[in-house]
Amino acid sequence: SQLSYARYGKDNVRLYKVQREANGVQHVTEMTVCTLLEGDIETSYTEADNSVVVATDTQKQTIYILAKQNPITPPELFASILGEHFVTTYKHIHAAHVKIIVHRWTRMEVDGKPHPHSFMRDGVETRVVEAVAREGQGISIKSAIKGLLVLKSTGSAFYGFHRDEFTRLPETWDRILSTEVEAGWEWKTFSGLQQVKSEVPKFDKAWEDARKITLETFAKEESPSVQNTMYKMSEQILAAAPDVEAVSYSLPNKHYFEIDLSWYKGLKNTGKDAEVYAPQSDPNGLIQCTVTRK
Ligand SMILES: O=c1[nH]c(=O)c2nn[nH]c2[nH]1
Repeated sequence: SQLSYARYGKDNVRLYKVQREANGVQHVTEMTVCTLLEGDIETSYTEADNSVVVATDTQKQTIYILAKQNPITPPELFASILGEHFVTTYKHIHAAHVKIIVHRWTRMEVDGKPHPHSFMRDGVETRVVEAVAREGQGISIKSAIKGLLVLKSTGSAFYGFHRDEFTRLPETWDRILSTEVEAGWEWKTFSGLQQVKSEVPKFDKAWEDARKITLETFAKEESPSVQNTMYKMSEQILAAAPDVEAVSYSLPNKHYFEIDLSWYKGLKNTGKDAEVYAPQSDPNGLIQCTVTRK
C-alpha cells in the first residue's frame, strides 16, 4: 500500500476579536477556523517520523497569534494571511487549506441608534471563506453565504414540468417557497498575499452584493422554478463582481404540504382556500448550479 494523499491540522478553532475605538464604539468578530497542511509529511504517516509534523496545537497557537497581530476581517484576507504564513514559514509545507466561518454579531439598535458595544445573533447565517495557499501557485479563494433561511408565502409557481405515469405532483401557480441559501463565488486566483491585500475592499462588497441580490431576487421574482431563480441570482452576482469567475448555489426546496380538512364538516383548506399547511422537514428538493462567464 502507499499514501496517496495527506493533509492534517486543527479544526473548530474558535476565536473572537474586539476592536476598540477611541470614541467608545467597539467592533466584534467571531469565527471558527480550520487549517489543514500538505507537504513533505508522508513519513509521519508511513514511518512514524514526527519530525515533519507542525503539531496541530502549533497551528492553533499560530491562528491566535496571527489574529492578534493582523486584521481578521475580511475573512478572505485573514485566510490568506494564515495560508501564506504556513507555506512560507515551513519549507516542507507546500500547501495550506484555511476555512473560516464567520458568525453573526449584528449591532443592536437601542433608543433608535446603533449601540456602541451590544450585538445580537440575528440568525444562524454565516459568511464562509475557503482559501488554499499553494507554494508557487498563489492563493485560490472561495467565498460563501450559508444558512440564510428565507420563505415567501406566494410569488412562486411550478408548472409545465414533464409528466408521465410516475408523475403525481399537481401543477401549481401559487406556492410557498422556502429554502436555506448556500451561495458561493469563486475568485480569480491571486498571485499571493500582496495581491489579496491590494484588493481587500472587493471582498466585503462582493459579500454585500451577493446577499442583497439573493434576497431581492428571491422576493421580487415571480419564480417559475428554483432552477430559474437561482440562475438569475448567479448572473447578477457575476455582473456585480468582475473578479469572480464562477457563482454556485445549492438550494433545498423545503416543502409545505396542504392539509385537506374537508373530512371535518367540509372545511375548505386546499387550493385557493389553503391557509394551514404542514411544513416538511424531509424529504426536500435540492437544486444546484454553477454559473460561469461565457
Ligand atoms: O422549483 C422546483 N424545481 C423542481 O425541480 C421541482 N420538483 N418538484 N418541485 C419542484 N420545484
